[in-house]
Amino acid sequence: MKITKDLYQGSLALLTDFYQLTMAYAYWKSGKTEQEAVFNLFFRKNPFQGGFTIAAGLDYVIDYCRNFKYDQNDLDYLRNMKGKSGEPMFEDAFINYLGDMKFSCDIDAVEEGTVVFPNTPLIRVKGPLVQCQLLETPLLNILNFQTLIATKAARITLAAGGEDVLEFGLRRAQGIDGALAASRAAYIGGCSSTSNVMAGKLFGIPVSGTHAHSWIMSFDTELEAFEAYAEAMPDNCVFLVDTYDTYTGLLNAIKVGKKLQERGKQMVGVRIDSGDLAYYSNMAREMLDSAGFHEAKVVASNDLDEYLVFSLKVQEASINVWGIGTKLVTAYDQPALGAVYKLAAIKDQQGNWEPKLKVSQQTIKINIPGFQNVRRYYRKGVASADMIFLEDQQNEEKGPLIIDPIDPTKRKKIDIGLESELLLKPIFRHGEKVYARPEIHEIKNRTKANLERFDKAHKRLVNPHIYPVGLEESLFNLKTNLVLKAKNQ
Ligand SMILES: Nc1ncnc2c1ncn2[C@@H]1O[C@H](COP(=O)(O)OP(=O)(O)OP(=O)(O)O)[C@@H](O)[C@H]1O
Ligand SMILES: O=P(O)(O)OC[C@H]1O[C@H](OP(=O)(O)OP(=O)(O)O)[C@H](O)[C@@H]1O
Ligand SMILES: O=C(O)c1cccnc1
Repeated sequence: MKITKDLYQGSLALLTDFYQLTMAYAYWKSGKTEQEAVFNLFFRKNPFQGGFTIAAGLDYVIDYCRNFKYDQNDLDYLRNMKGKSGEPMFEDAFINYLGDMKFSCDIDAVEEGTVVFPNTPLIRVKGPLVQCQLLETPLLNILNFQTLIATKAARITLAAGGEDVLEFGLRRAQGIDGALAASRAAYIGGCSSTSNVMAGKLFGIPVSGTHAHSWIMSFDTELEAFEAYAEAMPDNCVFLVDTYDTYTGLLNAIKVGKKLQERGKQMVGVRIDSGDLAYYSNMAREMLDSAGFHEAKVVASNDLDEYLVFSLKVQEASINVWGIGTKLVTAYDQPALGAVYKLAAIKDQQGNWEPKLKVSQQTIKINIPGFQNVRRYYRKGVASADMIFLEDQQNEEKGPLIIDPIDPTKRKKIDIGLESELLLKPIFRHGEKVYARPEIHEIKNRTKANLERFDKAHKRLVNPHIYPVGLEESLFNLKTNLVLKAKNQ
């Protein structure tokens, strides 16, 4: 098996659930492929029982859509698929139709690094029904994971209070692509660097690292190991001090640090990877300070997550840099975001948009119909509410009322004249990219700047205050009427 040499340069058109193709075929047989439709991608609950989510993955989606083309191999594979009767699954004319298909959708999306909330569209896809449908699985695959990891990274970096968080997850990540996507999303969410060198190369993320216990163990003594490392890497000395005994390790690090100073070099710091991280980091700080190494950092690692970082802060641990792997890149306590992609409207024969609704026994699962956008309102620079509205019914002047999509008794009147912005930005028009893809550093800065515009009550780790998101009144009425109509059918 070959691994795609350059990410997304080969065709990934078949990276989809088979049912998308069976539906595509049936749409084609029913003459519905070109009927215009709108789908929204959204999630229903912030991950990690948190109060916010960080959107990530759009850049992959852009790549995916630009390369959305069935190549000859894909078509041959589909041509050879057989049904139960042994007959070809798909008619040749349909395979040719797929071969000729050219991506032509309009896509609007929330930019990466934006703080987002349940029920608001992260991506809106408008175009021929068949294309919108075929994009469902890859879009969910990409956005669910990267959004989840960016959110986890944001929670961890918030807990770290602006101190550096190094992402160390490659060895524990969900395979090769999972690791790469996780490193990218972790950087967007707030990590300062990755240990994953390939992610560094592919995405332009800073790469950093210390050394492992094996390095120390390969020498007769720890001191020799530190000395040899300092010889080889005089500008990158973070000594791992806990291989045998952390106190002795610190004494050895200080000895070698002094030798480095004699050569005009500075020891960057020490890393502690076991034991009581509060106790040993405080011991390290005291010893380093007494020896005059006030600038030396104390790096901690070992199964950390946002809750342990928070706890270590409360314990007044002297940790300045956090190395975090497994629990970050696997989103350990919630392994999937659960975003969905739903048909919101379809154009009828007369060219009128018909809003679409999926009724469910569970109110939370009823989608929001119609051609929507989202407006975020700010009061004195602080985000105060998001309004989901029908794009052709902008209700600015009146000072709209927003109504909670799940509990209609929760309502909020938006004051006239508040600062606001539209969250869905144009990405593709008629299949052509109209969006300038930002650099990854710009995206990371957006996350930070966005988070700063939210009250800290929404950002706390446990039982956060719920940020208000609601339907503009006419959208609420549309939804309610459609639900009532569907229930009477
Ligand atoms: N002061 C502390 N408060 C809360 N949790 C801590 C503190 N110090 C360490 N921890 C966490 O407790 C767990 C300790 O795990 P464990 O007992 O397996 O570590 P151990 O001492 O590391 O050694 P090893 O990794 O070598 O097995 C880790 O998740 C670590 O991050
Ligand atoms: O704990 P994580 O958040 O995943 O961070 C990465 C871990 O990976 C390395 O050790 P590894 O786990 O390979 O071995 P060790 O725990 O036995 O040192 C490193 O020393 C960290 O402990
Ligand atoms: O550079 C490090 O210290 C590192 C890298 C990966 C995993 N654990 C530690």
